[in-house]
Amino acid sequence: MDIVFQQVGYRYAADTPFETKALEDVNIHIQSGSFTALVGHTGSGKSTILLHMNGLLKPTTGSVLIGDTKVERHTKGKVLRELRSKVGIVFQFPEHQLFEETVEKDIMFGPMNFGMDEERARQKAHELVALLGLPEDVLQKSPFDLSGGQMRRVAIAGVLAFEPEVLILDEPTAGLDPRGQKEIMNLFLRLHKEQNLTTILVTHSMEDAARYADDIVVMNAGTTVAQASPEEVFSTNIALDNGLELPQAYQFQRQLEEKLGRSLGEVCLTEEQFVRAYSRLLKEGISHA
Ligand SMILES: Nc1ncnc2c1ncn2[C@@H]1O[C@H](COP(=O)(O)OP(=O)(O)OP(=O)(O)O)[C@@H](O)[C@H]1O
Repeated sequence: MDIVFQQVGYRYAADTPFETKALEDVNIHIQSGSFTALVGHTGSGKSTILLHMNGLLKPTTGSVLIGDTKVERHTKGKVLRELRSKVGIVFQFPEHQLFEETVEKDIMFGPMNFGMDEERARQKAHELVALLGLPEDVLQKSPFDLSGGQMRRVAIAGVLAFEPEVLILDEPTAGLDPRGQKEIMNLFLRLHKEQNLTTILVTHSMEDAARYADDIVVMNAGTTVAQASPEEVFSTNIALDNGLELPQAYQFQRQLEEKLGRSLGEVCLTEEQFVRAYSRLLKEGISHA
């Protein structure tokens, strides 16, 4: 599903003394099937944007188009509920939302709430624990008896269980160790491809934005300042002008190029890319010698 924000403005507690302007003139076009990272400083409006994507918030001005569904200030609740079954959000620390007696019941809760019959929901729970690399016997355990990493996988299974077309990830690796972070991100990339999802990742990690996204939306002070490929965001002034760090591999590339007085010929956003480009340069150097 394409997601299009057109001149979206949002004010929390609009028309009250506590009114806060969170978004202004936000324009985004997320292509169906893409993996998009949403980046920007704390308070730049990322969470507010994602809450508009599944109808938890409605724009104060402008409109949000999610597939065929248009959400505006006066859109009715029924339309928004339908949207929630198509757009799944994995919130930060999703394991805090586990509440059922068993993992199986927890995963089944969401899809049954959206009208899936019990048998199908049970089947989904079994399929998903396998897909997420959890042993089958977790299904009858209490979610609270699992490790932190396993709890997070169960919570993710609960979102995937209602078969959303769009998956929104709000800092999904927060609080995990580096190995757990990599495992979870690779899992999302696999799900994105295998399940043909449109994935939106809200992240403070420029490494993850560079490595996983096809497209990056940059927010600053409540507005969209750019939407471009990772190569463009990091190799032009977009990232630095908006106070975002460059991925380590690219920082290293720039220092090396300055020292050598020569270009590697491509923008290297990951270590693997850098190693490939540098090896090529070394070989060329040898053949020129
Ligand atoms: N519930 C709320 N009530 C009032 N103001 C809010 C509320 N939630 C967010 N804001 C304000 O809206 C603006 C945008 O906040 P938002 O949480 O969307 O930014 P963010 O980019 O997601 O930040 P972070 O990276 O810290 O999660 C900020 O000025 C914030 O203080």
